[in-house]
Parts: sequence; structure tokens; C-alpha cells
Amino acid sequence: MKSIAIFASGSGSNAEAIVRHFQARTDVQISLILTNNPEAGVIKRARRLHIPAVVFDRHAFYETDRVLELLVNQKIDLVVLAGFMMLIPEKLIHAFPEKMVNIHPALLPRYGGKGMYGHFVHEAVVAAGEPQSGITIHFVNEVYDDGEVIFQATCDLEAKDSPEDVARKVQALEHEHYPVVIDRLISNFTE
Ligand SMILES: Nc1nc2c(c(=O)[nH]1)N[C@@H](CN(C=O)c1ccc(C(=O)N[C@@H](CCC(=O)O)C(=O)O)cc1)CN2
Ligand SMILES: NCC(=O)N[C@@H]1O[C@H](COP(=O)([O-])[O-])[C@@H](O)[C@H]1O
Repeated sequence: MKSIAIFASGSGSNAEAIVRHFQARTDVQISLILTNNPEAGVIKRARRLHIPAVVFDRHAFYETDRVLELLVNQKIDLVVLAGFMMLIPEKLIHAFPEKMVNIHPALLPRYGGKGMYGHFVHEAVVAAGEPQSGITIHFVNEVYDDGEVIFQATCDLEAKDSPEDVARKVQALEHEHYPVVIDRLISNFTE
């Protein structure tokens, strides 16, 4: 049985799409949902989906090994970031080489990096008058949105599209593709 841990800081719609994708499977399970935000909507989704949820604070995340120890003790095989808003520290990245992925709501390398998250991304895309946006799924390294790209998908934009319209189009791509890309990745894990 392969185990996945999902990190999220907000609503958790991607976390829910991933949980539902694997719900009927006996070879892969979503073992944990972790968040830094005690008000995150993902906590209610975890409760409804019967997935254990763990809330941690900045001190626990950056000054202790509690999160790393939890992932190791739970024998997590793949760490999935799904709208997680904090920089993953090196010790965590090094514990999961090529086994930590993130989804970014734009076509990296553009519109990425510090400060580029959530609505800020879609506002920048609209302000630039881009004809397309999309998603990037990538391995996580020490730098925001800098890891090796695993998958990208695009959506066409119209001049009249607002940042909210772009967000809707991009989230549809996220929910369609992230679970499938995760499935393909973890199904190829040998050990
Ligand atoms: N080491 C890594 N950590 C994280 C990565 C990564 O690639 N490497 N990806 C991010 C997710 N992300 C974009 O996909 C992202 C999230 C947040 C930020 C950001 O600027 N955050 C703010 C704080 C925001 C807040 O606390 O609400 C900041 O750092 O000032 C940029 C990109 C997850 N972690
Ligand atoms: N740079 C990171 C970033 O902006 N991530 C984005 O946060 C949203 C979380 O939505 P969700 O909580 O409904 O899954 C998603 O659109 C994800 O791409």
C-alpha cells in the first residue's frame, strides 16, 4: 500500500479531488492532510472525507522535526502540495527526493516565485493580457516553483476574462489533471 500526505493552506478543493480519485483504491491511500491554517476549509473537507487532519504552526514547521517525524512514522511515500502557502524547508525536501510535488496555477516559469499564489497569479496573467493560462505540476526543490516540471496543461483566455474567470478555468484543469498525474507518479514507485 502506497501512502500520500497532502499539504494545503486553504479551501482544499484539490485535496478533495485527490482523495476522491483514490477512494476506491486498495493500493494507494491518502493517509494525512496537513495544514498550517487552523481556519482552512480543507480541515472540514478532511473530516467529511474521513481523512486524519493535522494542524501545525510556524514554530513546529521550521523549528522542530515534528512534521518530518510524522511523515516518516506514517510511512508516507509521496508528499503532495495542493495550495500550501509556506516555503518547504530543506530538511523536508531532502527527506523526500523526487517524492514531493506541487501544483502551480500558471504556466511556469512565468508567474511563479515568492508572492505569486492564489488570486495574485491570475491578476498578473489578466494584467499581462495573456491569451492562455494553465497549470504546472512540478517536483519541489528549495526555491518556490523552481523544481523540474512534470506536467503542464493550458486553457485559452478571452479578453473579457476576469481573474475570477481565469481561476475557474485553471481550477478545472487542476481537478482534472492533478489526481491523474499523482496516480501515474506513485504507481511507478518501486520500493
Ligand atoms: N521549497 C518550496 N516550498 C514551496 C514550493 C516550492 O516550489 N518549493 N511551492 C509552494 C507553492 N507555491 C506556488 O505553487 C507558493 C506558495 C506561496 C508563495 C508565497 O509567496 N508565500 C508567501 C506567504 C503567503 C502566506 O503566508 O499566506 C511568502 O513566502 O511570503 C509562493 C509560492 C509551496 N511551498
Ligand atoms: N502558488 C501556489 C498556489 O497558488 N496554489 C494554488 O492555490 C489554489 C488552492 O486551491 P484549493 O485549496 O481549492 O485546492 C490552487 O489553485 C493552487 O494551484
